[in-house]
Amino acid sequence: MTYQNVVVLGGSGNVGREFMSQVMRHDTVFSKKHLNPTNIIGLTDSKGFWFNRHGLNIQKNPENIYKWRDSKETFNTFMRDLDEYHQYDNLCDLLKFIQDEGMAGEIVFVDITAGKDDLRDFHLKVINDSEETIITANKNPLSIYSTDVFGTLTRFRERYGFLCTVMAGANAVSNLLDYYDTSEIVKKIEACFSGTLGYLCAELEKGGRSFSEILNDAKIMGYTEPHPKDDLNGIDVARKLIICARTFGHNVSMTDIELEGFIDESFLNIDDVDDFMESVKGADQDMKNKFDSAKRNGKTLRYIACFELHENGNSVFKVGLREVPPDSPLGSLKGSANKVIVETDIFCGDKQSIIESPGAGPDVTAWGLRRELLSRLTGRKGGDYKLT
Ligand SMILES: NC(=O)C1=CN([C@@H]2O[C@H](COP(=O)(O)OP(=O)(O)OC[C@H]3O[C@@H](n4cnc5c(N)ncnc54)[C@H](O)[C@@H]3O)[C@@H](O)[C@H]2O)C=CC1
Ligand SMILES: N[C@@H](CC=O)C(=O)O
Repeated sequence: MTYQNVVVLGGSGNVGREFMSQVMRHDTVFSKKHLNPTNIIGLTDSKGFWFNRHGLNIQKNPENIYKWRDSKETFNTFMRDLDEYHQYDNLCDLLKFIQDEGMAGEIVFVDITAGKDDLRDFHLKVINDSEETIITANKNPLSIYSTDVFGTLTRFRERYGFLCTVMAGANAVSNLLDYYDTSEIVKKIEACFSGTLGYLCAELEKGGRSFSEILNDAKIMGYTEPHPKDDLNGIDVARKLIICARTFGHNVSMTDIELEGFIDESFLNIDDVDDFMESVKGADQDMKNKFDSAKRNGKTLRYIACFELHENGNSVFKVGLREVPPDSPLGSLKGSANKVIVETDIFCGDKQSIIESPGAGPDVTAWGLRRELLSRLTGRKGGDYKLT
């Protein structure tokens, strides 16, 4: 039997633990469903990694999942005694380690960190200097650096999966790649790309609860970024718009985007997450006023990413809060739902392409990562469509 050997980067985080638990329930050798069962052989945090070339021992006891899934501390306690932990100076040491273990060319790295420069360097090294594969939910390497970095990372599509960077549970990225491949020019995009901000808008529209209470809920449900300011300053949505636009061929960077945060800038400079969550209470009244005012105009508010290609070839990128009719395609979104409306030459007027799906949450994101992982298997079992 050939295994799909996986190293999970950031495996003890919120999405990471859910990913581990889903894999252990459905995709390992126990499931008997796959010709190439998933075998998690490594797991990293920001200081080091657990490694076992035969598979991490935590996978042997799926009945313990419910003891560690909901807490990073308990998870780390579980992991502590099961397999050997190696500290690293640099994440790239991991590649050398895998080569020394004789496993070069056999690994899929799943990046579920929110890392920046160190993860960019790691992704580049994997793509340029190894034969391994990466599947990423981390948007930073593809969005906050130059379009050249994006181009280098995505040049071997079979070795670089990034469907989960935009609307984690949906086919938004693959649809845009199809437009690129078929030379179908994308002329316009309008999208709600944030589960957190979508949930905030839908709940504020109902009235009754304050902005900060709803934000706290979104954080508990795992919709927010590790630091929720990265949702509220609009950067997370801007990163997704950049990934989309680069996917269909635009050379675009953060400075090309007209970006308006969800709340006033004065709240967005606090690095400590708990202090930040306390300080945003100061935005409660302002957010209530904005939604009340929209309602008086017969409208509601949605946080919208927009791209438009003008006749003269110029393109415009905007991200911000906009008043829209409550019964419009974006105004009618509920909960954490995401939606992207794309116009091309063929797909326009009443033939616009519309994708709606949940776009945030550990369960949805972990499922999206597993789907992408399984879609890359060389031998997939078919013909046995039984519920298991
Ligand atoms: N929460 C969601 O709904 C979605 C999240 N994502 C992305 O998934 C990533 C993880 O999100 P969460 O699990 O919510 O965050 P988290 O903060 O709970 O987990 C991140 C984990 O990465 C580890 N880590 C941080 N820096 C690292 C480094 N340099 N090397 C190795 N490990 C490192 C941390 O120790 C932590 O365990 C983020 O990039 C986020 O944008 C993407 C789609 C949806
Ligand atoms: N914080 C993000 C998570 C997914 O990308 C969101 O709320 O959409």
